[in-house]
Amino acid sequence: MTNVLDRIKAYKLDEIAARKARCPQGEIEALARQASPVRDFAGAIQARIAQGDYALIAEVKKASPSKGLIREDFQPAALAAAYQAGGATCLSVLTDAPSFQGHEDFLIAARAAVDLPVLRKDFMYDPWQVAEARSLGADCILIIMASVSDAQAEELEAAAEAWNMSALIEVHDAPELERALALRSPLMGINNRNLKTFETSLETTRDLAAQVPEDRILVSESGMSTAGDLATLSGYGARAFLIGESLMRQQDVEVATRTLLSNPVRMGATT
Ligand SMILES: O=C(O)c1ccccc1NCC(=O)[C@H](O)[C@H](O)COP(=O)(O)O
Repeated sequence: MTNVLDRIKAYKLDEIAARKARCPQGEIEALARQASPVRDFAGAIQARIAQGDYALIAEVKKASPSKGLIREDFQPAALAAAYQAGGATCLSVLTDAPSFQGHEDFLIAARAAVDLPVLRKDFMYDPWQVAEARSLGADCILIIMASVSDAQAEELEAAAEAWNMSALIEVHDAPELERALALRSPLMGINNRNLKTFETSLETTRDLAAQVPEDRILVSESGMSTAGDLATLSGYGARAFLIGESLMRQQDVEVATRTLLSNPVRMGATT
């Protein structure tokens, strides 16, 4: 029986083939070379954590397969600016249209409104997509271990490195984490949501955190809504957080972002 991730992969592979036919590798690389300079995504997260603060990757997310439409009044540039003003370290922008009502233009508009590094949140299978992401201005790509082979993951990571981009490696269980640790990226995302069933539990981060080596940055993803959630996850070792829906549902996104980040558990703090 197919699951959501399989269905997304099937249409994404068709989408990639159609896009490559319209714009072959050489052309997309030429466009990527003309893009605005890369902003250091992993470096921004490392710097924020080094200050003793939480690093928030704030997601610009209109809709999702699990929740349908999340935000009706959806203006990517204004949302990006609100996230930056509220203290986000980086942005994540969904560009997948069929399942998330996303669009490449949302990434372009959001990135132009801020000076934060931006993750292209999409389903990646082909190095062509990495060049495409860079041509849009993206600074980071996502590699979902549940949806790619080891060889594909290595190829995507190498493509990101070749464009000086960061790669967020995403896992949901111990076997995926073990495979992910063969990659070089410092950004290790633990998705609290099972993308095949939508079941979401912060205990996923708790259960896997001990297996993430000290030299990787543990990014907890999905299902968080309060400063208490961040404190709990921080207790498990997470210092970076990828959050979309709960912030997208707030009327004042800037205030909600600031409130969420208001009580970091400061590493090394004595009081
Ligand atoms: O969000 C979904 O329903 C979803 C379904 C299938 C594949 C991916 C999906 N989401 C991608 C994400 O990982 C989240 O957008 C991201 O971690 C933020 O999660 P949240 O804060 O719960 O919106």
